[in-house]
Amino acid sequence: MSTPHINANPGDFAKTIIMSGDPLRAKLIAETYLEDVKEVTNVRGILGFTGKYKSKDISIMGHGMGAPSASIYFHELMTTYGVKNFIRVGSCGAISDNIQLKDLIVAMGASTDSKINRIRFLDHDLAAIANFDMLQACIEVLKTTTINYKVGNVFSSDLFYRPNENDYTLMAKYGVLGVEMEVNALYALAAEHQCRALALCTVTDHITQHEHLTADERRTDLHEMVKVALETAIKF
Ligand SMILES: O=P(O)(O)O[C@H]1O[C@H](CO)[C@@H](O)[C@H]1O
Ligand SMILES: O=c1cc[nH]c(=O)[nH]1
Repeated sequence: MSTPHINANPGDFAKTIIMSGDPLRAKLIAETYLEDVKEVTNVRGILGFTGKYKSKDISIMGHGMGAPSASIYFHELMTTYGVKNFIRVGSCGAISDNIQLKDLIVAMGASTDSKINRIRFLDHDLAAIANFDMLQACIEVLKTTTINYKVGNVFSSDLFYRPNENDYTLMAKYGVLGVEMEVNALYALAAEHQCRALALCTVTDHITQHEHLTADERRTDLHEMVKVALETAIKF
């Protein structure tokens, strides 16, 4: 059994998965932190791995950029492979002055300019929210670290390059902490399929202060977030 986008065998995935847009970030995480690691899928270069972290089975996989791509992987993992617990480790852009490059944002909920959750939810506005138990477990982990983190709303955008920069002023006024592209989809699919989901995002761009990490740093400078995700993951 495989799906159009995942060529893993039944049982290849753990119940708990850590995912990022970049499949090479997934590979780096798997090779750095997992023992007995095995590549379980590679369709279209979207790599997935399963191994052990502190004796617990954990999978790591890419999901591509944007909600349409990511939704394909979330859906197939939830419906065909029985994955139940999802933690996204992403990058994001900050839009307010009290958040700095490399800070960590824990996405309690996701606002969006995307219509995908309205397609899913009778054209109504779904409150796309994190699983409370996972959020709470993650905060307990974070309290044992020195990481600068903030918990709140992210904005999942269909556009990486937004034509009107004034939009960010309004988002900041409403308390949006960071802008990324997939959490709205992850939280809605988790609700639909009775899964747990949580997203962490490291600030790789300060959009309004015009500061950016390089492409390489977006893969290699996210270890603090990854360690928090792994320590949270093994509690489920
Ligand atoms: O770093 P990842 O996980 O890919 O997440 C963010 O980075 C990508 C854009 O550069 C989008 O996928 C966005 O959500
Ligand atoms: O979606 C994203 C991801 C990283 N940085 C951004 O500015 N936007």
